[in-house]
Amino acid sequence: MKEKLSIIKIGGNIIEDETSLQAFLKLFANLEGKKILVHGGGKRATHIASKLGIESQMVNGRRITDAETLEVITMVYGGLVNKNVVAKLQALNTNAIGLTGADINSIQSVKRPVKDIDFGFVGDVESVAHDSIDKLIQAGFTPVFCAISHDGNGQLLNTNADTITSQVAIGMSKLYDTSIYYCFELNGVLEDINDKNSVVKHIDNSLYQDLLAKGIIADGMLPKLENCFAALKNGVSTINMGNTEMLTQENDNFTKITL
Ligand SMILES: Nc1ncnc2c1ncn2[C@@H]1O[C@H](COP(=O)(O)OP(=O)(O)O)[C@@H](O)[C@H]1O
Ligand SMILES: CC(=O)N[C@@H](CCC(=O)OP(=O)(O)O)C(=O)O
Repeated sequence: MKEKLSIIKIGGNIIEDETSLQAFLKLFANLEGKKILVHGGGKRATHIASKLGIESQMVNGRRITDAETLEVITMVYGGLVNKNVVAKLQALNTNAIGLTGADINSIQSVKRPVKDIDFGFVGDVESVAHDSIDKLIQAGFTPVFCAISHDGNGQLLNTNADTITSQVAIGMSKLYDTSIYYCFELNGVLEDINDKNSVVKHIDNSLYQDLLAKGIIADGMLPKLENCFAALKNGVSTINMGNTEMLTQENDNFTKITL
């Protein structure tokens, strides 16, 4: 039997709220077993871009990334957010190492081909160096990934943090029994976005199609669920989605995704 590995993702709203972030990092630091953290930071990037007079444009939950925007996201995800998260984890006695996909060649991607929309410098993940990432884990380090990959030819590419999460989990599932926890500010996937208690506790592929058709799944939830099904079809064992309290095991009010 393979050893367990947890891949946990936190989104922009948690990162923006110092209290939520600190509470999450404490839970993460205390989590038993081998683990990887992936963080977003889309909200902070939008905020800092706007201060620089750069307008942000999202299509289907993904950022149109021109050359200027790529500079901003590199500074915000790879620098500001990643290094602060790593420093806070160090303060909690977790020996974290912050990474983009270029570091140790961990995540290679290709620039998304232009079809109806030109996303600019956005990468679709092609390969994850699971053996190299495992060397860090085996050495006792906790990898902390931001939402940046590279193309192997010197180009950094913006890559949705939910995609980084599912692709790293798929890669690591060659070595481990992997579970993904998508932590965000809501209690899970909601039947009614205005009712925080309307958590859909279990989503399988057929309910997913139904929720999509009804327009219940929108915005940032689109890439999240798309990534969940890709991960489950490619070796990931379990996926849960909800607020950070779901890591405590005392809370069962979250969404479980299965095929
Ligand atoms: N049915 C739904 N249930 C929950 N959230 C939804 C739903 N449909 C759309 N969303 C939106 O998806 C967002 C989560 O995606 P995203 O913004 O990418 O989160 P994060 O970056 O925090 O991980 C929620 O804040 C919510 O606005
Ligand atoms: C291509 C693309 O959309 N990249 C995302 C990466 C950050 C992210 O995913 O952050 P959250 O998890 O906080 O939303 C973006 O720039 O917004």
